[in-house]
Amino acid sequence: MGIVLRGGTVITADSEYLADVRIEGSTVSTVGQGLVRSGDTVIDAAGCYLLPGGIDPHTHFDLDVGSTRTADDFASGTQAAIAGGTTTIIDYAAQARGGTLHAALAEWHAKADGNCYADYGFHMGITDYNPAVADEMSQMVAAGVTSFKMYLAYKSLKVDDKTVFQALRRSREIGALVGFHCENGDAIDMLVQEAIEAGNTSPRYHALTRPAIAEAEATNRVIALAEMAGAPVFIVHLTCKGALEAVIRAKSRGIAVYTETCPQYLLLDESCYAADGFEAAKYVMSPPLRTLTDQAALWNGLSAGFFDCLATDHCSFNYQRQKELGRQDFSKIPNGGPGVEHRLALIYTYGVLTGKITLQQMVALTSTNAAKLFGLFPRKGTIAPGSDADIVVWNPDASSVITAAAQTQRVDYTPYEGWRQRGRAEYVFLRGREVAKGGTIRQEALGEYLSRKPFPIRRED
Ligand SMILES: NC(=O)NCCC(=O)O
Ligand SMILES: [Zn+2]
Ligand SMILES: [Zn+2]
Repeated sequence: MGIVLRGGTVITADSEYLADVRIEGSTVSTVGQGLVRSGDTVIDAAGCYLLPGGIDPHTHFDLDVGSTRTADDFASGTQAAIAGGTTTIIDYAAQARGGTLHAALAEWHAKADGNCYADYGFHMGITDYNPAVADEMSQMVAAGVTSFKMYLAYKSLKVDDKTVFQALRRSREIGALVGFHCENGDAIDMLVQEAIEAGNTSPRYHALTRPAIAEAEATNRVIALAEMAGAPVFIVHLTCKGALEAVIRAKSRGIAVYTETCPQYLLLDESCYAADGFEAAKYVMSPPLRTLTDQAALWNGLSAGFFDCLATDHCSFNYQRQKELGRQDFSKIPNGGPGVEHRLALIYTYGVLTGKITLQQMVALTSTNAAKLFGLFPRKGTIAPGSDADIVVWNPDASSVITAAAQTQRVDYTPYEGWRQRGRAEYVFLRGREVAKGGTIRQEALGEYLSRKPFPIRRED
C-alpha cells in the first residue's frame, strides 16, 4: 500500500510532464501513468503542479545576536517553512570567537534536534580561523557539515583576506564549499561611525552606510581569492548589479562561483527606507535593499540562469521590542527579516506568472540547485524513483493576501504586508508523511538532521 499523487504535472529542474507519483514508505517508488493499486491512498492532483519540496539554504533560527535572539526558533521557523512548501532548511551555525566548531555544532544540534518540522542541515560560520579550526573543518565535513560561511563585514564576525585565502585552500583539500557575506566591513564601519557622530541615527542611514560598491568590491575580492586558491566559492545573498557582474564574469570564464539572491532583493527596494518614522527598521538587513536598477539586474540575472539558488536569509526580529533596540541608533537595530514562509509563493507569483522565469527554473532555484551544491542530491531536490518523497502539491489557482496576522512565522510583521500571492502548497509531504494539508500543519516535529555529502573536488583544478 502506498500513497499516489494522481494526475498532477510533475515539475523538475529539467522536465515537465503529466504523471502519477507513487510514494512507498519515505521515498518515491515510481513516477508514471496509472500507478494506483488497491488499498492505496489516492490524492487527486489534477490541475496541480507536483514540485520537489523546497530547500531554503539560508536561514537563521534561534540565533542569539548579542542584544536579542531571533523571533523564530527552529520549531516556528520550520513550521513556517512547511506551510510555504519548503521541506528542507540549511541553517547557519556560528563559531563563537575563541570557540570551537565542535562546540558550535553541538549548540546548533541542541537547538534544532527534536524541534524541526522540516528536515535540516547546518552550514558552519567561521569567525576565528586558526590551525585547530582548519583541522576541525575536516571533522565537520565528516559530520555532514560540508559548507562554511565567512563574513567580510560585521565587527564581531569579519575575517581578513589572509584568512579568506587560507580557508578557501583548506576547503579545496577537504571537499567543502565556503560561502561569503560580501561587504567591505572596514569601509562600512567607518561610514557607520561617521554617520552616528554626525547625529544621523535613523534607520535609513543603515542603507546609506552600506553602499552597493562595498558589496561589489568584496564580491570581486572573494572571487579573485577563490580563483587563486583553486577553490569553489558561494556568494550568499547577492543584492546588486556590480556584484552580479563580478559573478557573471567569473562564471563566463569557467570559475566555480555559485550564488544566491533572496526575494526581498528582487521585490523590495531602497524606497522602503523612506518609510515614516521608525518603520524603515523593518527593512534593516545586510546587505540592505538596493535601487530599482539593481533589482532589474537581478531579475535579468535570474532569467538568464546566473543565479544558482533563491534563499531567504530568514532572520526575523519583532518590530516591537526587538527592531526598537535601535530606535536611537540604527547600528543597534538587529539585522534581518522574515521570509521562509513566502519564498515559493512570491517567486511563483512575481517570477513565473510574470514570465520572468519558467516553472523549471523556479524548481532549480528553490530546490534542485541547493540540493546539488550542498550535498543532498538526488535524495532531495527532485521527484524521481529513490528520492525522498518530499513533494509539494501546488495549487496554481489559489490566491490570497500576505499578512502578518495570517502568517505562521512567529514575528509581528512581514515585509510583504498586503501583497497578493498566487499559488499555495495544498499538500506537503516530507519523506512520505503528509505534513501539511490546506494550509494546516501537522503538529509533529518530524524533521531529521541531514548529514550532507562533500562538495566534489574538480579534477582539473
Ligand atoms: N542578513 C541579515 O541582515 N542578517 C542575517 C545575517 C547575515 O546573513 O548576514
Ligand atoms: Zn550574511
Ligand atoms: Zn544570513
